[in-house]
Order: sequence, then structure tokens, then C-alpha cells
Amino acid sequence: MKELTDSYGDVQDAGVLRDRLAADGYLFFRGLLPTEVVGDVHDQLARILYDSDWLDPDADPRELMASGRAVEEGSAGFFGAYTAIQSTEAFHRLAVRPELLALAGRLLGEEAFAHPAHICRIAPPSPGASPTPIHQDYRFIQGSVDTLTTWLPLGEAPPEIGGLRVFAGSPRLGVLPVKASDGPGMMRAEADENHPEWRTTSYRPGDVLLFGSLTVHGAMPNRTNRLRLSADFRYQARSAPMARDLLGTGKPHYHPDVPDFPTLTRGWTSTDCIEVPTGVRFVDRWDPRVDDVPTPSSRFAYV
Ligand SMILES: O=C(O)CCC(=O)C(=O)O
Ligand SMILES: [Fe+2]
Repeated sequence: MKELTDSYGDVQDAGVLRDRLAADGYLFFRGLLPTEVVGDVHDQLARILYDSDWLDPDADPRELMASGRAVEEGSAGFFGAYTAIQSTEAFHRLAVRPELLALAGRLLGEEAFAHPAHICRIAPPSPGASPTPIHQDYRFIQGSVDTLTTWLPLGEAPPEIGGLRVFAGSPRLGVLPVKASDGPGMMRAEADENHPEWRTTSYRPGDVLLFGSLTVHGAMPNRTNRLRLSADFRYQARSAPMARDLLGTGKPHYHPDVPDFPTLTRGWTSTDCIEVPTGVRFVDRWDPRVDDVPTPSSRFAYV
């Protein structure tokens, strides 16, 4: 598979970044975040996974050696550990790092905020668990088509541990039809899995992959005996609409299986990182499985 293009050297140049995002549908920044900040989150989450019996009791928790108790997201046995992870302040604070908020704002051309549904992925080895099928985030996140996703490896992620791959140029395909699938999200976009423009890299902590909501992406199978730990966050302009959740707005990922923020944030030093700014406009959600979803026009001019 082709390598991702590294845009780290252009991170301050809004014009270059916007043009590249419009052309490729993604931007990759090697080492954008301090490794010690990402490493601290990694080690806190590894400790939770160890205490939840998801890890080999005889190995160093930081190695993330999977035990038989490690399960695919959403399944029975997932929510105990995931609730503990969602209660971890340092994990949520990662989403509002100045490097990430500034980058999103630079691309969007106005102040950006992070959606509070900060997602942690704990991908067990395949074939026991299915990797995230190829998809576009727009069907899941909705609201504004210009909402941006960042995907962050929390530990070393060589291709065999099943990091993310992106289909460069794919936003031009518009909103693609979907089929039911195994794996997180349970929907697979109808796109060419073997197209020559699929890209990935050997990820390191501190790296940031950013993409638009029409960019087709998915995880690769985890062919190791370790868990793949990563985070994914969403950013949008304050002036853009945000999709309303069924149970209220700005809820945690996997709520109500995961308790709401008043419970998760008990004992935190600050809750700024999980708040939606006042004045944001909300729109209703539509059924993510409907066949023909019109492709909205984007400020990145993909279409
Ligand atoms: O990490 C994964 O398996 C999926 C991540 C993803 O789909 C995303 O970041 O939007
Ligand atoms: Fe995604």
C-alpha cells in the first residue's frame, strides 16, 4: 500500500493544507503532538485495560498483550472497561490540545470546537474481532459535511497491528451507498477496497491523521497478539450545524451504555473539554442506512 504524505512541514500554511485536503481528502502530520502527552494517555488506558483483565496478567500492561477477555467494541463485556476509559480526563483533554484545535480552525477558516463524543478504539487481534470496515464518517456524524476527523495512534502502530488506511481522493465520490457489515459501525461503504490510492503508514505516538467526512477509510486487520489503541475526535466550525443526539446533545460515545458526562467527569479538574460551545445550531439526524443521500457542497470543494 502507498505511504501517506507527511504535511508536518506545512502545518502553519492554511492555503497549502486546504488545497491538499481538497485534493487528497486527508492530511497526515508525523509527530504533531508531544510523545510524552500521548504516552501518558496510553499508559493510563493500559492500566485500566490491565485492571479489567483485558491484558495478559504476566506481561507489562504497556505492551497491551491481549488476554481472552479483550472483546470487540459494543459487545457484551466491553462497557465496563470502556466506561473506565471514558472517565479518564487525560484522554478527553487530548482532543482539545491546542495543536488540534488550531489545525481544525486553520482548515475551517474560523474557530473550531471538538465534539464531546471522543472515541477510543481498542482493537483486539483479528480474526477474533473484525476491523472497522471501510466507511465515510458523514453517515455517522452527520450535521456539517465539513466536520473533520482526527485519528491518533496512542502507541506504536505498524501496519500489522491494523491502523487506519485512507482512500486518497475519495471525497470526490460523494456520499456512497452502504451495505451491512461486521466490525465497528456495522456499515461498509461501496468503494473499491483494492484501489491503488489506498494509503497508510507505520504510525507512532504523536502522529495525527486528519480527514474529511466524505473520505473513505477503514482499519486493517490486527495480525498481532496485542491490542491496537487509538483515539478519534471530530471538529467543526462554531457556525456550522451539529447533529442532535437522540438522548440530548453532546453525549459521550456509546451513551447510554456508557453513563452521561456528569457521572464520567466526577473528580475531574475541568469539564471544558467535553462541552459544546453555547450558540451552536442543532439539526436532526437521518437514518444513516438510507440509500440515496445527496452530497452536500463542501467548503473544501471536493465536488
Ligand atoms: O480506528 C478505527 O478502527 C476506526 C477509526 C475511524 O473510523 C475514524 O477515526 O473515523
Ligand atoms: Fe471513521
